[in-house]
Amino acid sequence: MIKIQSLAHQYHHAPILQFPDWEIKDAEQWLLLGSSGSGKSTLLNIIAGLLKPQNGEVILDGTSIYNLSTREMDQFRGQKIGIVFQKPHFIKSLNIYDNIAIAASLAGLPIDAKRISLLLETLGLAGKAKKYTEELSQGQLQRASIARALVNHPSVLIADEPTSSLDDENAENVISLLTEQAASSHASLIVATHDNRVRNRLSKEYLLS
Ligand SMILES: Nc1ncnc2c1ncn2[C@@H]1O[C@H](COP(=O)(O)OP(=O)(O)OP(=O)(O)O)[C@@H](O)[C@H]1O
Repeated sequence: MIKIQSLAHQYHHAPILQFPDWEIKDAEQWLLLGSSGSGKSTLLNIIAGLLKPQNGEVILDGTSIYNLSTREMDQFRGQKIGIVFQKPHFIKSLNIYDNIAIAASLAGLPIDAKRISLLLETLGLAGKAKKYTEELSQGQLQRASIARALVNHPSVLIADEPTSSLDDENAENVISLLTEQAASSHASLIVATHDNRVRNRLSKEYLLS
């Protein structure tokens, strides 16, 4: 379960961004909506432990995450939070399997080769484990980034505009995989989007104005 309480953030000389309190129960699936500049990415970064807010708390599975030390936070994030960005970022010198495996190592977890193979298979990438990122299409890379986000069995899966650079078929595929995989891992899912193809696919909405 995630709770955000009294959250507010201000970038240098910019207006204060305030975020209504929000409680996300285990396995719930939420859309994060709001016009451009309303603070969606800022909020996702705060929930993901990547941006310390000036005010308020993020409580994930009972832990107030900004009370953790930097080292504790890095491990906590790696173990509890899976992140899918608009454009996937991978280490070019590693193949797809190793890019996913390193997410486990960085979180201080053992590498589970069976889990990685199963994820790649489920995400339609069974033959791509030994390929390098430049050998994959955008849709395949986005699916690989979902595998990486899920490898450590996170409690929450966060996706920031995951379909905006994809064509209809790949967008449909990626949103289905996100919702199915979150459900089968019993993870909470938060998807920030402008994409109308995604809007009718998740039942709950949190709106920033
Ligand atoms: N690093 C930064 N420094 C200063 N201002 C920033 C920074 N990042 C975001 N902002 C400002 O904070 C506000 C919220 O930005 P944010 O990217 O969170 O909005 P968003 O809802 O995700 O927008 P979009 O839908 O266009 O991606 C905007 O006014 C933006 O210009």
